[in-house]
Amino acid sequence: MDTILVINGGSSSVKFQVFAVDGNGGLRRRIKGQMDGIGSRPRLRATGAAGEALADRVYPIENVPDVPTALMLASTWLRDEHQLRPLAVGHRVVHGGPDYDRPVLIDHGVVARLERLTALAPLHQPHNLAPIRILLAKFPALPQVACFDTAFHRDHDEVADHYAIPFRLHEEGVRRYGFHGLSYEYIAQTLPDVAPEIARARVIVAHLGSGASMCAIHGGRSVESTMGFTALDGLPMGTRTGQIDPGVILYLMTAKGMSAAEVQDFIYRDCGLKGLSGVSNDMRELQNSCDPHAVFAVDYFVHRVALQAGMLAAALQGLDGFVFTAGIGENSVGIRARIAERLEWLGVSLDPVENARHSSRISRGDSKIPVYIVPTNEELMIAQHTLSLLWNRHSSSSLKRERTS
Ligand SMILES: Nc1ncnc2c1ncn2[C@@H]1O[C@H](COP(=O)(O)OP(=O)(O)O)[C@@H](O)[C@H]1O
Ligand SMILES: CC(=O)OP(=O)(O)O
Ligand SMILES: [Mg+2]
Repeated sequence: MDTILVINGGSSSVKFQVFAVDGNGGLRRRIKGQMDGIGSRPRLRATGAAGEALADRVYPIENVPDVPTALMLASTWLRDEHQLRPLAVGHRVVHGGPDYDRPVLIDHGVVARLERLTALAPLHQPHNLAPIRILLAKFPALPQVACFDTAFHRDHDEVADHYAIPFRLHEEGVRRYGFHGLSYEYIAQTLPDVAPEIARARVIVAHLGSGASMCAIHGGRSVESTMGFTALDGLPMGTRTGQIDPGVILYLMTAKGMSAAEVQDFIYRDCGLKGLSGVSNDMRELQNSCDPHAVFAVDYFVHRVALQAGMLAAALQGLDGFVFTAGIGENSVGIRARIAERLEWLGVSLDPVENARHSSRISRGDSKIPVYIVPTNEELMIAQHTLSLLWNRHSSSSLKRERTS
């Protein structure tokens, strides 16, 4: 059986899926797993095609200190217990920079170019590239495909991609890229089935996970994103600031004497929900806490989502639908309800019963703006891209063979 392995290294988890490729090029999921709680309560969980449990193991915190270790444990499990020998491996790579506006077959040159972007995605790029490098060294003939979080946003209007800095800096790559593009692309592709009345219209998708952003989508294409040059901008996240006046960064360096490396660490790892609450980066813990700072962190998150939704509605010149996705968006009844309440002025009216049931459509029948929950599937998107790249490579090499014979 031909399979494709997909690896998605997030900031607090490593997700993986194994897809079987059928004779018609269809993809069927065989294994879905993740190692989450890295740095807090590491746990490997995996299920099979019918949702049956294949693994559920908790590890001591010191045995899984970081994402690369989590990845190594997961791949050993796949190889030893499931004899996995994939046809190709598809990877989520968070930053594609100015060069990559579509998935690419990986070679050493690609890895070198992507490594140069590490400073622009320090929480992700190293974890995305580590497994690529290991596999490239161990299995040089194994096709590997990099799929980028930035690619879906690459046909924004120019005005959406600029900062108010001289053009020469834009030319060298200092521009707004936007992230979570694989998630948004999957949702845009899924909307015609789950929400056909809004699929071609103006939709805000809120990807609220450990990393959080929102995207304005019109007719299936991204027109604006809350994230920019890096995945720091926009909404507050588990440990990242979200939008912040650059003057604060200058203050930290000049008045507090922090080095660039210290500031980087601080704004990526010690701020956001974690920094505000002093309790946790995990929304579940904050919602269960009575600590006033935890309560404030949740209020702040909701406030910023509502503000940025207003900005995206302006970018779209109106709104026809709103979609929640990712860890918080798919699972938190309370956060969805609070955000929806803040969007009532736009015409959102949530149905509390459907929201509590996590239904697909959670707005009232008479809501001017339909609201949906669409579980994201970045891994399926990556598997589709990986397969079509393999397929194109195969057909162009058979074409070449035909031409030369
Ligand atoms: N039931 C829930 N209520 C609130 N937050 C939740 C719930 N389930 C998961 N989350 C949150 O989702 C976040 C992780 O989302 P996810 O999309 O998996 O992140 P990532 O891919 O960036 O690691 C965590 O902050 C977690 O607290
Ligand atoms: C881009 C980004 O923030 O990714 P994640 O949500 O996986 O942290
Ligand atoms: Mg994620």
